[in-house]
Amino acid sequence: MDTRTDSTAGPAAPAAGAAAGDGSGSAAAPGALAFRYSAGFGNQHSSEAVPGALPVGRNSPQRAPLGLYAEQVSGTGFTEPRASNRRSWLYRIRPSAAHPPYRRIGQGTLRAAPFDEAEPDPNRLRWNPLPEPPPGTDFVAGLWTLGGNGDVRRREGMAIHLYRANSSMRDRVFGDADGELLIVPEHGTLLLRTEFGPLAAAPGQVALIPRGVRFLVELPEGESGGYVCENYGTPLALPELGPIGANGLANPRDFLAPTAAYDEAERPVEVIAKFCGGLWATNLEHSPLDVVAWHGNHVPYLYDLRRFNVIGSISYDHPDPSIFTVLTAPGVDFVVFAPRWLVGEDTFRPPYFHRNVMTEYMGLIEGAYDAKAEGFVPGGGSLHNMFSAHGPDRETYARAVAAELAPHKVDDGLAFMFETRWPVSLTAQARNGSHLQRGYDRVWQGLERNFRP
Ligand SMILES: O=C(O)Cc1cc(O)ccc1O
Ligand SMILES: [Fe+2]
Repeated sequence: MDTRTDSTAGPAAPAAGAAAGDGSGSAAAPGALAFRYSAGFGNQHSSEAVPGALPVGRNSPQRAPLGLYAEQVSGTGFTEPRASNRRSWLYRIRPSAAHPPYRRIGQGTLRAAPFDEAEPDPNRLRWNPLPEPPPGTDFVAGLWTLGGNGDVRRREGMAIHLYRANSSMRDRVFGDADGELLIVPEHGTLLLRTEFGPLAAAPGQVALIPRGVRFLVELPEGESGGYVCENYGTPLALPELGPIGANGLANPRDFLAPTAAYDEAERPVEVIAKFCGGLWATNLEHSPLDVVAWHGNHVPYLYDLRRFNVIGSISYDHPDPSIFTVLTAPGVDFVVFAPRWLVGEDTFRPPYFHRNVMTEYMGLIEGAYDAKAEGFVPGGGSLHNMFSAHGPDRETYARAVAAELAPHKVDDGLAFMFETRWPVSLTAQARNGSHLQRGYDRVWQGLERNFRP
């Protein structure tokens, strides 16, 4: 496993009083707003913000170093096989157990599975971007659920959320017991301050917060929006590579975990827990982001989609989109349509017409998507449910069958797909929202009979 550290420029400096870095690897450029990261997907990372804070040779010494409390966070069952077992040990100023009771709070536009507000619908659907939220909306308040499948209580299935937010979380910290959160920014960089340290996720990058890990979201660039896949089941992992070989697609070394940084300020902080679909809150007189050192593999991470090694056909035909899988879990795949060359001979090069057992939610981070000439816009999304017939729109079809098949680079956009094994049911707000495009079916009208026997 790769244990190097890596750093990339971020938009904002670490908070005052927070120490960053574990003393190894490359440092942030002076003046640049950067964080130090620890590279490698699934690694047993370790990090200490204060030298000596991480115990050596045991997880739970009689007295943890520097007067810290040792606490394990398990993301999988204790006896899960080694290859898929996820847990981390945290060395913190106060144990998480020291908190008053949680009380139920409102959850705005956030919903959870089972989704039964609207009858499952076989129609192809497409949405414009979410409208701007009222001033003072933070990331948690700005989560808006489109739909999903499965059941949070069985840790099965997934939810598709969008978010729009215009206010940083300062004294509110969030943790999701129901699943991991794959966050896909579309506009505005998110500064995620997690129990494991800070991550800066800009559009074009994705961030993953593991189940149960606490974090807050600052918006250094102001109003921000994007997409979230909440995976209720087995955590996302890198796909097997089979005949591709030992390298390719998303490379493990490009996944960056944070390094320890702690907030020791004493002030009132609201801790919000998402538990079996509901939001609950408790109040502390300090921040729960008080972890001084940690080690383990149940960690947040960042990945730059532009580092995806796109593999495709160099002879003929359009491969299935599974070739673009970044991360996969039983029932949920995350797929990116990154810039790539199309060189297929005697090939209809855009995505083909198709009907799948899988359900596809697609979003656009920037630019355009090669199967749709118009109407599929950044911040918007489309849902092609189980066996709904879809593919290139009329205009894309007409262009593709007439195109001269010279090598062509598709590099005018960055789209992604949350693909799921189970049909997606919508929330009422998604089914009835004013940003639902009426008449999406029309993009396939005018695909006339050309049959000339
Ligand atoms: O645009 C889509 O519908 C996604 C998609 C892309 C592709 O290249 C092949 C199949 C597919 O479902
Ligand atoms: Fe599709």
